[in-house]
Amino acid sequence: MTETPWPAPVATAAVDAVVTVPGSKSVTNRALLLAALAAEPGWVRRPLRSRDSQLMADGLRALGVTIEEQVNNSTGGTGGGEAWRVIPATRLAGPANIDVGNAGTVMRFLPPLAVLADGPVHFDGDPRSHERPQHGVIDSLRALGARIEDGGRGGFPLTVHGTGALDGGTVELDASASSQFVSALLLSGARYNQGVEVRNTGGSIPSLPHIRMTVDMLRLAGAQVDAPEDGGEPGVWRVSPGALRGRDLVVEPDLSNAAPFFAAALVTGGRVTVRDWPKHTTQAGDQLREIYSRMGGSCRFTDEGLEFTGTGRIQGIEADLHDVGELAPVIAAVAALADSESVLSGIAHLRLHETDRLAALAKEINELGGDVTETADGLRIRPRPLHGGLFHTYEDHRLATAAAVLGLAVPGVLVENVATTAKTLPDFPAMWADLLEPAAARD
Ligand SMILES: O=C(O)C1=C[C@@H](OP(=O)(O)O)[C@@H](O)[C@H](O)C1
Ligand SMILES: C=C(OP(=O)(O)O)C(=O)O
Repeated sequence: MTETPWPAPVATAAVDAVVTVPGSKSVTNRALLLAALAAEPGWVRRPLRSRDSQLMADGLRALGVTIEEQVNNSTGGTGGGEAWRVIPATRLAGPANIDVGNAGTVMRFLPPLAVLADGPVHFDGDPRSHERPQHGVIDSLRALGARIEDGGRGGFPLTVHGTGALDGGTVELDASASSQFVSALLLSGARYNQGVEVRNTGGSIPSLPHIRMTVDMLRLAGAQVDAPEDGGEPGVWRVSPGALRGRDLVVEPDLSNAAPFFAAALVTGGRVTVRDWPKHTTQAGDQLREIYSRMGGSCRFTDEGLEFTGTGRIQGIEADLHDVGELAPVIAAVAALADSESVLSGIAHLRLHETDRLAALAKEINELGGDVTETADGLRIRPRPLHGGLFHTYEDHRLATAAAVLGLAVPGVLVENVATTAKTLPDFPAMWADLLEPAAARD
C-alpha cells in the first residue's frame, strides 16, 4: 500500500458526542442471504453498505438474485430511509464468478447456497482468503452430496458444481476454528431436500452469539430450527426443510463497531452515546457494556441510545473473549492505555482472522513501546508509556480502529492503510474526526 499513512488524531479534550454507527455486518449479510433464499421478495432496511456487504450482494446478484438499492420513506419510523429490496431468483443460476474478498461471512456462507445453483460457481478472493480455514464448509458440503473442486487445497480458489438441489441430512464437523462453519450450513439448510443437521465433533466453538443470531434470523424467516440453547442436544443444530418467508427487516447498528467510539469515552474521560442500541440483541458487541464497565466506565440507556462515560482512568482486565473475539483488537488497545495489566484469553482462533491478530497486535503495540506478549490463547498486555510511530494494519479493519484508539492518547501514531476500515466501516476517518470535534463546534 503506497498511500500516505493516516495521522491518528490526538484527543485534546474529553469527547462528548452522539454517534450513528452503521448497520451490523453480521445481520446485513445474513439478511441478504435469507432474503435471496426466500419464496417472495423482502426488504433489508438500514443495511450496512461496506465492502463485506457489497461482496455479499454482488455474489447473490451473480447467481441471479435482484438487489435494488432504494430510498423508501413510505413506512415511516424505523422502516424508512435506505433499504435494499431483494427479489429472489426463480432459479439460482451458474456459471458464475464470485469474489469473496476477505469476508468470512461471504467465503463461508455463499458456497452452501451455490450448491443450489444450476451450474458451476467459481469462488476466489483476497490472498488471505486462501489461508483462512474453509474445510468445515467444503468437507461438510461434500459429505452432504455436493461436488466441489478445490485443486486439493481445501480452500479458495474453488468451484462448486451446483445441480439445483442438495440432499442434505446429517453432517459432522469440527467447528473449533470458526462459528461461521455452523452458521453457513444452517443458513441454506432449510432449502436442502432433507434439511440439515450439524454436529460439532471438535472443541469449543468460538463466537457462539453469532450462531444464536443465525438461529434467530432463520426462525424469523419461518424455518424450524432445533438448537442446544433451547434444550437440544449439546453441539447439535437442526434445520428442517421448508420454504423461507420474505421479510421486512431493519438492521441493528453494528455493536462491535461501537467498540472504538466507546473506547474514546474511556480513554479521554468523556461521554459517547451510540444511537439506537437495541435492548435485546444477539450481537456479540452487546458485551461491551459489561467489559468496558469492568475497565472503569459506566453506561446507561437514554432516549437516544446507549451512553458510555469514562473517567480517564482505565483498569486492566482478565477477560475470556472466546464469544466476542471481534472485540479483542480494540480492547487490547484500551488495555495498553490502562493502569494495570490485562490478560485476554480464549481467542487463539484470532490467528486465522483477517490477519493473525494476536501476532499483529503484539508486534504493532510493542513497536510503539508497549509490552504485549502472546499466550497460547490470547494476549498479556502490560501498560507502558507509548510513543508515536507507524502502525501496520495488515488489511484488517479492526487493527486500524485499534490504532486510532491508541492515537487518542499517544501523539504521532500513523496508521498505515486506514482505508481497510471500508470492510465494515467505510466512513471511519470522517466519523472519528466528528467524534473529536468539540461539542460547541458541532452546534
Ligand atoms: O457469523 C458472523 O457474522 C461472524 C462470526 C465470527 O466469526 P468466527 O466464529 O470465525 O470468530 C465473527 O468473528 C465474525 O466477525 C462474524
Ligand atoms: C473476524 C471478522 O470478520 P469475518 O470473519 O466476517 O471476515 C471481524 O469482522 O472481526
